[in-house]
Parts: sequence; C-alpha cells; structure tokens
Amino acid sequence: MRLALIAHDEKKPDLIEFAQNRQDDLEHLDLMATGTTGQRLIDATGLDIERKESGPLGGDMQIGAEIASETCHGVIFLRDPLTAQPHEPDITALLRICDVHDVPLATNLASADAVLDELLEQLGDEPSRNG
Ligand SMILES: O=C(CO)COP(=O)(O)O
Repeated sequence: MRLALIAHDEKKPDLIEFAQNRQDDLEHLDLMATGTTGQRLIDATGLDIERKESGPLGGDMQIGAEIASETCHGVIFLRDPLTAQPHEPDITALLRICDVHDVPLATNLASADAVLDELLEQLGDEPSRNG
C-alpha cells in the first residue's frame, strides 16, 4: 500500500507533526513524497520515504503519474490555500487524477487521519494513534 505525503511550505510543520504522531502506522506503508517535504520528513522522523522532484519542478506530476498507473493508493496533501503557487496547474492536475482514480485524498489535517486509517484498514492493520 503506497501513500504520498505532500505539504506546501506553510503546512510542512503540520505534516511533520502528523508524521511524528502517526509514525508507527506510517512505517507499515510504502511512502513517497515531493522533494522538500520528503527531506523534511526524513530529517524529523527517519522514515523511509522515496523522494520525487520538488513540487514546482514536477514532483506533483510524478505522483500524479503513479496514481494514473495505480501504484499510489492514497494522498495526504496539506495545501496552503492562502498562498499562490507557481505550479498551480500541476496541483489541480494531481487533485483531479485522484478523483479520476477514486484515490483517497486529504487536503487538510482534519482528514489526514482518515486517509491513513483507510489505507491501514486495507492492509489489515489496526491504527495505533500516539497523539
Ligand atoms: O509544492 C509542493 C506541492 O505542490 C511541494 O513540493 P516540496 O515538497 O518540494 O516543497
């Protein structure tokens, strides 16, 4: 079961805190992330994460390609809704391809636990919340 983790700069601290709280569960999944998000998560948690390109350099599109190939089964993408992004078309395309393939997608912290729990359930694992 493969999960993609992505956060815009203003939301990276939230995603790091989420990953620390749910580290035991995240270790059961095959993780990937956009470049900077992935490095920040690796530094903070030591989780094994495949790093794609940085979002503005095509990382969102690489994750979108995995979704189209059905090799990515969930996405947690903490978007910054208050800051314009130069690669907005790529972001829109990623959100769209999740809908095309009916892939669970969380775009804020309130729904991130639900996406993670869904993937764990598909794996047959019980979620173990630390937080
Ligand atoms: O821009 C992003 C998603 O649209 C995230 O990219 P980084 O993880 O490289 O900051």
